[in-house]
Amino acid sequence: MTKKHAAMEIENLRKVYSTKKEEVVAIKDVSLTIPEGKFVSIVGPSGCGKSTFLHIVGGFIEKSTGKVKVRGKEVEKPGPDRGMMFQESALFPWLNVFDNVAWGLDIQGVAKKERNEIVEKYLKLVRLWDFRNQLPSQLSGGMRQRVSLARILAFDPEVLLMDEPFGALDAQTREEMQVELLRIWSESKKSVLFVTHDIEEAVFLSDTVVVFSGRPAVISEVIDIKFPRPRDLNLYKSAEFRDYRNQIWDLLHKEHHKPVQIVSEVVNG
Ligand SMILES: Nc1ncnc2c1ncn2[C@@H]1O[C@H](COP(=O)(O)OP(=O)(O)OP(=O)(O)O)[C@@H](O)[C@H]1O
Repeated sequence: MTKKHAAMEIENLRKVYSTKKEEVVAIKDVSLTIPEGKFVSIVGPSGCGKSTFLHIVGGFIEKSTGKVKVRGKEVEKPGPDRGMMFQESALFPWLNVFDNVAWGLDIQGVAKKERNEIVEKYLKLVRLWDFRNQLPSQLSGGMRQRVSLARILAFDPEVLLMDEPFGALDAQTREEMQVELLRIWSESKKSVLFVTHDIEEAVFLSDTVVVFSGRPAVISEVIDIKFPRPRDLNLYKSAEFRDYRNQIWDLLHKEHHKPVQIVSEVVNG
């Protein structure tokens, strides 16, 4: 029988950035296991190392020491098993919505008929099939992010890595996108690692919220969010929701008020 791996396994991860002047410890020692099919968010003070962590799992930044595995396979570089989404959609402005989603499939040499079926499937999933002939500039920010998501899902990655994907959207669009993301996630069943500044967003979306300390990042708390699914925006109004929010807020503000020397660890090269 083959061993069933977790979606993502991070063991004793450490990242030190070397600059001309100094060596900066961005991540001190983080271990985290994300089970298959779960939605896990990371919150933490600004500059604590959340993006660095996500980019290391994505294979875009090299780790210093430790182990990072996706479905049991050691991460060495970016790969199609990991779909990465950023704050700004990285769509080609000269291609229409359909061709933006089709582009990666063409590069992979997917036959035209199959490619067209995949593009249709995912544009329908993100509810943008009727906009397939529009250019990105003709869409709203939220719609552009939905096209980005369709493009990533078309690759059928094993896990989704999302770095503040709704950070540039207004508050109302952001909430709509959270609902949309949960709907799409429940249909696609991907494991998600989601970085956000927004505590409420993390509580609303996640099975688990991981709270990072100030830099250098260590995990200060792992909180399971026990709301049933499907979830809707009324959850924001519940007392339990506020309890989770306040618990995380307290943790982050405790971090914020730590003395400066603890927030920044600099090692001599
Ligand atoms: N290429 C680099 N060289 C040197 N230091 C870096 C580099 N990239 C990031 N850092 C430092 O590492 C720390 C972590 O940065 P990172 O962007 O991962 O934090 P973050 O938690 O995602 O921040 P934010 O929430 O503000 O987006 C920061 O102090 C940053 O200045």
